[in-house]
Amino acid sequence: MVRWLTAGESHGPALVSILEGMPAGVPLTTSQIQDALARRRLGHGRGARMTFEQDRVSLVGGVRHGLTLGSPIAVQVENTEWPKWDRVMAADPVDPAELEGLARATALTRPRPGHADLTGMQKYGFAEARPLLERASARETAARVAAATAARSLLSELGVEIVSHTVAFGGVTVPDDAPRPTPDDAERLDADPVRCADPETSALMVAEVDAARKQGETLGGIVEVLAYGVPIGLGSHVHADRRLDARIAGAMMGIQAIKGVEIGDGFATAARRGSAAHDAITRGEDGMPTRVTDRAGGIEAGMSTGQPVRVRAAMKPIATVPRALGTVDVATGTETRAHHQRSDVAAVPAAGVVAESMLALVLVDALMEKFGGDSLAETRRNLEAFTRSLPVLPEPDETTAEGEGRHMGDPLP
Ligand SMILES: Cc1cc2nc3c(=O)[nH]c(=O)nc-3n(C[C@H](O)[C@H](O)[C@H](O)COP(=O)(O)O)c2cc1C
Ligand SMILES: C=C(O[C@@H]1CC(C(=O)O)=C[C@@H](OP(=O)(O)O)[C@H]1O)C(=O)O
Repeated sequence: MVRWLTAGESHGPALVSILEGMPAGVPLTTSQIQDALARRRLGHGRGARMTFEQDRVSLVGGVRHGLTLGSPIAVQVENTEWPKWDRVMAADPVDPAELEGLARATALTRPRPGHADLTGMQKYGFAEARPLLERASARETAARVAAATAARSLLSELGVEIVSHTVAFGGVTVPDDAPRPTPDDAERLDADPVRCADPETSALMVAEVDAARKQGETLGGIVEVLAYGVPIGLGSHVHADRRLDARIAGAMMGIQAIKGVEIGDGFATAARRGSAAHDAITRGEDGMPTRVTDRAGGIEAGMSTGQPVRVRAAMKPIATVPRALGTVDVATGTETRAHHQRSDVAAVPAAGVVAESMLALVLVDALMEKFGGDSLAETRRNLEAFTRSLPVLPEPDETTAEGEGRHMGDPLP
């Protein structure tokens, strides 16, 4: 089992993540993590904080001389904003006199709709929103991306590559017939201001973000994540919580502001006839069974088919709307406008990068479950042995009535 945890608040001293269950011998360096974190800060529509804050990374466990040790991998991502917050977010008790006159210390009693603010105050018994919004902030996704860098490195060693792109931003959508990006497009996508694969649509998306900003509005959108080279047989049909699709959907929904997930053609298949909704099986040139289409998004009955895994996640518009939404002041009971602090107009491109990380974490967990191994070499051996054992279809014209050649389910040679 590969498991992970993060801790830390948006304006605390640092975020930390621990990833446990990775084999030894996987390449991992501080600069790999730094590069991954830089990608998460990308995208037209991000707020001021992205420009002046840096993610300062230290690898504090589980790695030696650029290779994982098989022990838990611990990463710390320092918030360079911390010195401005060291009184307001201090872990130890602070003399109230030290907070007097500090704007940052003002009690946030006008909860923002669409955030953790109000329900969190009710649930955890806080009189203001600060103790909620600090952890609810998607700043936390930096720690996930850091943890997932190790997962992606293992996947890459085993031939699995993940790429994501923005397919809808506000009301602008990429054409249905636009080609799907492959890992070769990754650099080009990161260079695009909205991480859209189609340059014409990208320009329209940028204009949509600019218009929203001018109107004091915020935007959401849809990202698509593709994993190429996923081996056959990750996940299982045998139980709900072993299904790969269920695990991926849960991971995507676990990203702040994601409100819908689809695997493959997902919701569109609901309107199709059965004959146009599935992927017919054919004999590939290499003699292996393959699919004619990829409507299922690389997963059938909770198991990876060997085709690219394709998942989309829908992000709601940023809830801290500059034209602040109606709320009540919980200190006075009066109707008012929600408090507003600097915020992103949209973070859809960043959500794509986070979604790549979540898919990597799920795939690595499922991969280690199936192939195991305490070192990269052992995991690779197990994967290769399984792949070699997959039966090639007999030549149709060589097949006799009894069926010659090796068949699905025959004992391994
Ligand atoms: C990468 C990323 C950046 C985000 N940036 C902001 C932001 O600047 N302002 C904001 O109000 N919400 C932002 N959000 C969304 C909120 O964190 C999220 O909507 C909020 O925690 C409420 O959770 P829920 O939408 O899952 O219900 C961001 C989400 C992601 C994934
Ligand atoms: C800091 C990041 O994103 C933040 C996500 C976020 C939110 O409400 O989710 C609100 C803003 O930050 P703050 O916590 O200062 O209100 C964003 O800047 C980051 O992604 O590194």
